[in-house]
Amino acid sequence: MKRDLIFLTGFMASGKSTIGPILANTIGWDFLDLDKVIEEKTNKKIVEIFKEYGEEYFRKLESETLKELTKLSKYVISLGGGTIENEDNLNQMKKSGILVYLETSPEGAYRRLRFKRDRPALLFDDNEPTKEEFLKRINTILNRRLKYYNQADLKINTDNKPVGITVDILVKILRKDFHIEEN
Ligand SMILES: Nc1ncnc2c1ncn2[C@@H]1O[C@H](COP(=O)(O)OP(=O)(O)O)[C@@H](O)[C@H]1O
Ligand SMILES: O=C(O)C1=C[C@@H](OP(=O)(O)O)[C@@H](O)[C@H](O)C1
Ligand SMILES: [Mg+2]
Repeated sequence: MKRDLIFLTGFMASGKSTIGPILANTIGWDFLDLDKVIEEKTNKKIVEIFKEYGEEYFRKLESETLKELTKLSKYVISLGGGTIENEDNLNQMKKSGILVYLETSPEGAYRRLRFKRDRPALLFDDNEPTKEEFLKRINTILNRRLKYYNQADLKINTDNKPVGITVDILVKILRKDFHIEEN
């Protein structure tokens, strides 16, 4: 079974878009960020797509784009936090690559997201949510998605780990257990 793609999944701000390019560079593979590919394709920011066309349209675009990317070889692909919450996407990725779950706690995600306003799923009407409101939203979405994230081939917690350490640990596991060769 073709497994020469590595997909990074995990909640918003788990570090997929940050770690992805560094991991790719370390193993000598190429890198793509699914959100960035969608933004380039539409010439719109994710937030604009949600606002102008709605989440259903975004999810359809996300699945179509993912399907195109699964034809590639020797790429690290950073997903969006919700990509895996679609059975077709999940099955497509299981067939074509290795799924890596970057795990974060709700508190860890909150610390990285509290000042960000670029994720539609975490926008609030009054734009100034309390920590409790923010954490409640994070927990609701995260708890719904755990059954998908936990189907990944491997999991690493990124809460209190510098990016470089996470990459080192990932490379060791990918080489030893998944026989990923340096390109
Ligand atoms: N290991 C880490 N430690 C501290 N901050 C991190 C770590 N990984 C990512 N971040 C920060 O968290 C934010 C979200 O990271 P990002 O890579 O965009 O996450 P994702 O793509 O999973 O949503 C960014 O500001 C990034 O600098
Ligand atoms: O979790 C989600 O539903 C989403 C996560 C985002 O990606 P990041 O996880 O890289 O922020 C982006 O795909 C969109 O805002 C939807
Ligand atoms: Mg990202």
